[in-house]
Amino acid sequence: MTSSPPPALELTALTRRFGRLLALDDVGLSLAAGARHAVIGPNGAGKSTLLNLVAGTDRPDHGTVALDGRDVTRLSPAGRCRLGIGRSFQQPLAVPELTVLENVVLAGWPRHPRRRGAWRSPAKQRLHTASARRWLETVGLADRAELPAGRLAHGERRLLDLAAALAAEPSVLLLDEPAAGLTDDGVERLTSVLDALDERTAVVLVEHHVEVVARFARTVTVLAAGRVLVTGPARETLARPEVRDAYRGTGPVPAPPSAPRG
Ligand SMILES: Nc1ncnc2c1ncn2[C@@H]1O[C@H](COP(=O)(O)OP(=O)(O)OP(=O)(O)O)[C@@H](O)[C@H]1O
Repeated sequence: MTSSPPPALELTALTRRFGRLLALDDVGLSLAAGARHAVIGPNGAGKSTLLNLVAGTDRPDHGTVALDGRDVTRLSPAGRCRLGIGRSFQQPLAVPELTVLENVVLAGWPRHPRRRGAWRSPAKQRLHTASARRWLETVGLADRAELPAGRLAHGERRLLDLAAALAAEPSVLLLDEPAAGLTDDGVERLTSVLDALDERTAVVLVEHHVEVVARFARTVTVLAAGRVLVTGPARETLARPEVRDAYRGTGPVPAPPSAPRG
């Protein structure tokens, strides 16, 4: 009898306090390989905190993070990155003095042990650089490759951040508001990139841009005041009135469900 594979990402009872503030309260989530999942909610709901706990840049007070069935709660961000967690940030992290291309080359390094000797091998360097150029083409920045990253406009830096996250070829990709600050063209470019992501990659998208969420996500978790209000299929969940109110921050924060989520 074949057993089903473990979830690509499984969060169990994640809880994070900042002093007296309960930023995340008993949050659970299970995503299979290839998931297209959005986490939405008003400002301060705990979305970035959740991504930080998954990426390992912050630690939970309680609860666990598992990647492909392996508990990674105590692993460093670099260790999780090597196991396949990749992310983009709300504030792009590119090194401004390096070129756009160099930033993507560097970002693609950690997950590829076979590339470790590449600095000493011109042939490997060429392959790795060609791969970085392809990621820049994917996000529409090929013509900026030789510019210092610090000279990019804000929206371009966000796309560079996305290319850098993709270059590591993650199995679980965390995207923190990738549409923020993008022009309409940038949003269009972003949605095409999201549509073309590797179908095996599980993606967690935190995003306020509701059209981007509606087009991309198959499932959605709504967070409100650190608690899961609902997790469900995207279309039905986004249409629920209490979700719309919580999302806009106009309605009362509803009580979390008492029954276990399906
Ligand atoms: N390092 C920290 N120290 C103290 N409080 C924090 C810290 N990080 C986050 N918080 C608080 O935790 C709560 C959740 O913050 P978080 O950034 O996760 O929300 P968010 O849903 O991502 O909001 P936004 O949509 O504005 O980015 C907020 O009240 C925030 O002020």
